[in-house]
Parts: sequence; C-alpha cells; structure tokens
Amino acid sequence: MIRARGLTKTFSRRKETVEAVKGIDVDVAEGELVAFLGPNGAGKSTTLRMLTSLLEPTAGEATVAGYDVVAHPAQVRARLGFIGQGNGGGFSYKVVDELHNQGRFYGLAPEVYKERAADLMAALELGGLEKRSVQSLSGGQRRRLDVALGLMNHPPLLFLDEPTTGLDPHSRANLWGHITAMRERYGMTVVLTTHYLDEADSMAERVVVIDHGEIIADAAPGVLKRRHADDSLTLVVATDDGAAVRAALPDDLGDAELTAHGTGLQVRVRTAQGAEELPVVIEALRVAGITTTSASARQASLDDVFLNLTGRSLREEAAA
Ligand SMILES: Nc1ncnc2c1ncn2[C@@H]1O[C@H](COP(=O)(O)OP(=O)(O)OP(=O)(O)O)[C@@H](O)[C@H]1O
Repeated sequence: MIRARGLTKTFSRRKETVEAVKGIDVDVAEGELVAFLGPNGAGKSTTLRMLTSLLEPTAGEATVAGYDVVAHPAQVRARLGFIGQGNGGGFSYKVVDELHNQGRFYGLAPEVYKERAADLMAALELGGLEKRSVQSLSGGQRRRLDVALGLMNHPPLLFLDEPTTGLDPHSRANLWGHITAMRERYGMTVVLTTHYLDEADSMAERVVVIDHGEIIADAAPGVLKRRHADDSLTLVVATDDGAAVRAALPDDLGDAELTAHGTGLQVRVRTAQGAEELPVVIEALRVAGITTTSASARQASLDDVFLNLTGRSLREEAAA
C-alpha cells in the first residue's frame, strides 16, 4: 500500500537548514495498522505530509496505493483519508453540513454523501448532533467528526496525525474503539502518528520509531520490547549479605543492582523471561537460606525501548 525509499525533507528557514526527514525507507502492506512513534519534532508529521502528497519531498520517492506522490498527487489523495492535527473544518458550520461539504469535495452524488454522512454519524456516536455547530462539540466529539470527515470517501488508506492528542483517557479509548471498528468495517490500512507510548503499545500492530528524522526501529511492539529492552524483577530480601544474594541468583539473569532496604536489601535484576522468572528466583534464594519479603515484576515498555536506543526517555520528551 505504501512504499517509500530515501524519503527526505529539508526545510530552509532564513540561514538555518532543518533536515526534518533524512532518507527513510518504509513499506506498509495492505490492511496493516502502523504507528509512527517519536518525540516532538522527530519528523512524523513531515513524513505523513509527504506520503499524503501535501508536501513535496526534497529527495527520494514514495508510492501510495500504487501512485507516485509527486507525479500523481490527485490519484493518491483520491485513495486516502487524512486527519491532520486538530482540523475539523469551519467552526460555525453545522456537523451535518461539514460532512456533506466533504462529500461534495470528493465529487460524490448527493444521495451517496447523505447516506454516508448518516451512516458515519451513527457509527461514530455523533447521532443527534447533526444540527450542532462544530465549535460547540466537545474535544472527543470533534475528533470523532474528524474521523468521519476522513472516511467520507471510503478510503482504502487512512492517515491520522496525532488523533488522540489532548483527549482525556476515556475519550482516547473511545476514539480508538471507533478507529478499529471503522478499520474492520472498511478493511482499511491505517497509518498514524502518536507520542503516547501506551497507545502505540496496545493499539498498533507495528511501531515505526522515528527520531531526528530517521527510523531507528520498526517492528511489532512485543518484538521491539524483546529485542531492545528487558523486563525487570524487584525483590526485597531479609539479609544484608550482598555476596550471598549474588551467589544465589540464577546465572541467566543480568547483573543485580543491590540497595539497602531497612535491615535487608532491595535486589533489582533484568530478565528476558518476565514475571515467570519470579518464582524461580525466589526459590533459588530460599534454597540458599535467604528469605524474600516482597517481590514484583515490571514489564518492559516502549519507553525502555526508546531509552535503550537513544539514551533519552520519550516519556520526558513528550511531557516537555
Ligand atoms: N514548514 C516548516 N518549515 C521549517 N521547519 C519545519 C517545517 N515543518 C516542520 N519543520 C521542522 O521539521 C522538524 C520535524 O517536524 P515534524 O512536525 O515533522 O515533527 P513531528 O515528529 O511530527 O513532531 P510533533 O509531534 O511535534 O508534530 C522539526 O524540527 C520542525 O521544526
């Protein structure tokens, strides 16, 4: 569905040159749900804008739905829905007029766009809001209207630029439910950008991690975590004999970090096995005569992946 090679965008601002996207290669197959994840300014929006033909690449090439984005922008646009950051159209328009205008924009016949608008309003929980002005809608309703606008031409490919930014957790979950339902209904390929780690982790089938205009990792969230981060186990033991603790721990664990904890020690180890390793560790300590007083396992997150790849925390950068 998407094939990009050496895609590059350089902006010139006064004397300054910004290399926003530095020669990325990416393929997206039909039906995939892919999230571009990265901090502010990483080049996510610029990539999306090139793939949607809104912005001409400085170098490289991309085909979307079989058409070159530079040579055939009209054919590309006819096959995709694009939901940018906080658009939502003319504020004073009524919801239903916005959808009908979008249908006219795509050259649909009135009976077609009216039926689609009614269908999408029902499917996206916008029923009853037809006559309301766009500016009177809540943030979550606005984003659902954005999704409806992006789907008016029944595109085989949907691009969403930070669809859930600014929404509360409940509205985010609700919008996700709608995006996945729409995807199943229309069999769409979905490409989105986000800087919400948990969202990329739980919703995307594939995460393309982008930093400073380059793709630094590209795989399913579970694969990224297995490849680039470890789960960790934290235990508190009732002894302050660090050497005995180290000697008792199974050999396949990483180096243990020991810190004083009351009269005992807190033990932190990395493991590729996850929580299943916890009973094994507790038993190994018990056999060595060491009592464990508390224990927990923490799963690796995509933030650990980003941290291990870049030395920076995406969580902190996203909050900054
Ligand atoms: N029109 C422009 N003119 C000059 N520089 C630009 C322009 N658009 C983007 N940039 C710069 O290109 C870089 C990448 O920006 P881009 O918006 O693609 O990042 P992003 O990953 O989408 O970030 P965000 O999450 O903040 O949207 C940034 O340094 C940005 O300042």
